[in-house]
Amino acid sequence: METNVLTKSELIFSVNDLNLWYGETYALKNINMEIEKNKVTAIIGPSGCGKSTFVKTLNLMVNTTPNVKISGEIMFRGENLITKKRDLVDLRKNIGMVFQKGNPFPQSIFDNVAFGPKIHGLRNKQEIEQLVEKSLKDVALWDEVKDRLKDPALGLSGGQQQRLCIARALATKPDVLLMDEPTSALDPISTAKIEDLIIQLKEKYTVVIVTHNMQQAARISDKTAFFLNGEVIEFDHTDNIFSTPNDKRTEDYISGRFG
Ligand SMILES: Nc1ncnc2c1ncn2[C@@H]1O[C@H](COP(=O)(O)OP(=O)(O)OP(=O)(O)O)[C@@H](O)[C@H]1O
Repeated sequence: METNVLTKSELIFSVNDLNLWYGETYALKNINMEIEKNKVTAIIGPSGCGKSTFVKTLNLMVNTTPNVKISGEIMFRGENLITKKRDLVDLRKNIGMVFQKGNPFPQSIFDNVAFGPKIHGLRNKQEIEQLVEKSLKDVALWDEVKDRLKDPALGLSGGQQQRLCIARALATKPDVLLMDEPTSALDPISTAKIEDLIIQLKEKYTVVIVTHNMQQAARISDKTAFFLNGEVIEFDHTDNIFSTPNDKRTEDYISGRFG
């Protein structure tokens, strides 16, 4: 278990007694987790255990689902996201999200990345161009697309589309990037590129990633949370989870005995 006591400045989220119900379905049960800044936190666990629900709760995306009830605390920048009425557009600027399948808008490569900054009021053409270039460089896509920025984003390969979506999320300069199985639809080479990228991104951002791929969690994350039936069974340094898990259920899962 965690031996160092973390100071508040090293935490980006402090999740306390978080519960979530979809109607009668009790999907998140008394979750307590402290998510550190500039680290990669992996969420693992079998299908239906609440991984996606958890990350979608961190940016309140889950609130759009009918009949959702949430209790507890998600402390972010000194406020409880659950009770504090916040502008959701502004919240999503700080907490970006990338999904399983890259979902670019049916617009040009340039316009996909420029979309967020424009929504948030950036008007200066030169600044927008610089931000688009920087975001595409951050995801190592610039060299591949710099001569065809006006081409449709949907003409890119799956791996390129996923990196474009990450660039789109980064263009609003978020603190946190939530990723829900970002490589599960990609080939091994594109997956390796995204994994390298995630490791680099943590210099500037905090990453929370849901993955079914345990080798991926082991390769790229600093901390890993094992979810089962809506509960966090174990949350620890990734090395400990994969070498000396405390709980038999974690051990069974990582050794492929279920899930
Ligand atoms: N919109 C919804 N309405 C009702 N129940 C839901 C909804 N979304 C998820 N659930 C239920 O909540 C539980 C957790 O689902 P969730 O999608 O978070 O799991 P998961 O671990 O991400 O699964 P997977 O690995 O298959 O994506 C499941 O029992 C699921 O059926």
